[in-house]
Amino acid sequence: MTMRLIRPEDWRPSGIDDLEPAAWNALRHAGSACVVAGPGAGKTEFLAQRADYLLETGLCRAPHRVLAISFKTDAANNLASRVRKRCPPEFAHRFVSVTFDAFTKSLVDRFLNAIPTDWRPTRPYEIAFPKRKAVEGFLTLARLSAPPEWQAEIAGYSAGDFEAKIVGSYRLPMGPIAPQNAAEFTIARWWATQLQPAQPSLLTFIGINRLAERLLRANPHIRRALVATYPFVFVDEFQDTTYAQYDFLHSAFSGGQTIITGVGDDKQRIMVFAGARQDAFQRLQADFGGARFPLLFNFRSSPDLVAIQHIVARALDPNTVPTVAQTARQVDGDVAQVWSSQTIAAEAAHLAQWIANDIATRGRAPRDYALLVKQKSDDYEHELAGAFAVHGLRIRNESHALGKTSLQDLLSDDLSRLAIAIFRLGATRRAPTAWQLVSSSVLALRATGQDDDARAAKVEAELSAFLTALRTDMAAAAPSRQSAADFVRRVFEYLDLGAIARTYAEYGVGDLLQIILEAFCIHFFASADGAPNWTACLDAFEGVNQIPMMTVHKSKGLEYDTIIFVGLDDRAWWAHTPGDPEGVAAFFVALSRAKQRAIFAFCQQRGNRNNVAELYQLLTDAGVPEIAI
Ligand SMILES: Nc1ncnc2c1ncn2[C@@H]1O[C@H](COP(=O)(O)OP(=O)(O)OP(=O)(O)O)[C@@H](O)[C@H]1O
Repeated sequence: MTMRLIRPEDWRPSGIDDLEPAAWNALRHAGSACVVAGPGAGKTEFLAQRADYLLETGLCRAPHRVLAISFKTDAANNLASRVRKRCPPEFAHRFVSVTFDAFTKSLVDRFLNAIPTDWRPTRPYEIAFPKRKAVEGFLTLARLSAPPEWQAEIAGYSAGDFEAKIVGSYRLPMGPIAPQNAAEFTIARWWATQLQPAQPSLLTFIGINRLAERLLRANPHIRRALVATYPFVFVDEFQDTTYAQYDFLHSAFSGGQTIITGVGDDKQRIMVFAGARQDAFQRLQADFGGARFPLLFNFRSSPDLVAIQHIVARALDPNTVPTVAQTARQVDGDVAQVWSSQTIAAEAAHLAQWIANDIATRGRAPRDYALLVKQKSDDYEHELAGAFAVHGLRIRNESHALGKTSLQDLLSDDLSRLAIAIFRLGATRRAPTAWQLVSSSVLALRATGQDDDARAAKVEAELSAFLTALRTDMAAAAPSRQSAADFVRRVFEYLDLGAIARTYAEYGVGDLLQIILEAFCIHFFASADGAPNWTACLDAFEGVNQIPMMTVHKSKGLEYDTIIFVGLDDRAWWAHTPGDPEGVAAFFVALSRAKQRAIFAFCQQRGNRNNVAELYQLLTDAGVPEIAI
């Protein structure tokens, strides 16, 4: 089908009134760009509009595509769905939104045989998530078996970022590594643990990234095809780009043909501990000629909160330019407060009472609030859940671990969403959005071509029959662990795990499918346990009407009417040393999730506030009052 193209000068944004002037300049810029913008500047919206602009004007003409790379699955999904809302389907299908890991993995999986033999993993391979202790053990053994002159250097490696920094920045040679120094010696041993002879390879995502990079260097024709397919590449949260990821981008897309748009905010750089580069934007400027476009609007937070954010922003970067709030204030009184309490019980009771009251008086939903913590969300959940239950409030702990993944990742996983949509259709007759998702997914799983109407009709008839039977049986069986297990088996058998692995690249190889299935079962069985009916079980699974709780790291990119940060004390911030920019950045990320109100809870029973005194000082400087509760 040929669609009419719009002349670039006639193009207008869709779904929003306008863009700020700097965003217009960045959107129209013909070369690579660094779009640096503070919280709430609409970076995701900007990328969606730029995709729409490139596709609808024909600047990115069929069969060329726009590739958007994000770090997290939910960010990739959000961007994809925003483009689908903004852009006609004829164009939107040439917008490819993936995570870094899914993208490099799909290259490795597709072209595994083109990886040089010394580095070629087995098919299938497994995915490893080494724990810190395991890395410590590895480093100790590596040091002991290293030549004496390299041992001191190896002793200096940190288990926290050894792989991200040292393995991640190392380019694999064509053949085996012949170690010339301590780093190469340790890297060679690390790879030996991933690619062991005569057993399935056990790869980390950093390892997969390195193999993808090696693959492209070894096979210029694959690289050429990639570059020809994607003349435009977007990278979200560019400030968090790791050594490996940057090196991959460089190998894949440098050379002048690809236009890269990196968006992000240096003040929200909180992944350095995990191996993010500190100079990602500078590299983009130097290696890709990226022009810098600072954005100045804040569409999220009220003017009073933006003023407080600016005080913290200045602590991170004295040259920060004030941003201009675009959203009006909706609450009376203070927009930010510090609440101090003596006991955890008193704090929990006050928080619960206050939220319940605020929901009632302002007519808000539990999802408008978020409980943010630095780490160990499970501990806080246990401490608060009882007091919240007294007011009929439930907490959805998104950072809660489910097997090898987290609740947040499970809830944003495509397969999990598909299975839940099927259960929704089993629990109620009317669920139009669920039906849409399920029917389109099942058609894809059964490999039904767009023009094959007869086959599509047959697949839909089978689906209807399956759902009718499921509905009858779910109506006859109350939710319990046992009945949930039976239905889960039935739904996944119907979906067909083999077809899932064939259809969706991310589940094709390795154990992601296993990880999601395990997490799904744990969470689904727990949600069924004691639920009065299946709708209640599904609501519990999805956390409908629950108050989200998560770590600051999981809150990146999200926004809530009111955020309550619990545990602003030395114990929770044990790794923070005064002056450490990463701690201040985490504080900034938390504060800037709030649209209308930010509350910081300090409880004496939890810890002191010496190391974090500077964070309180920033709040004091911003005029935030402290109130005893
Ligand atoms: N041009 C615009 N006009 C109106 N609203 C907008 C515009 N751009 C973004 N928004 C809205 O502003 C809010 C913040 O946008 P978004 O989440 O994309 O910000 P961000 O730059 O990614 O922020 P952060 O870095 O804090 O995650 C969203 O609710 C979004 O819908």
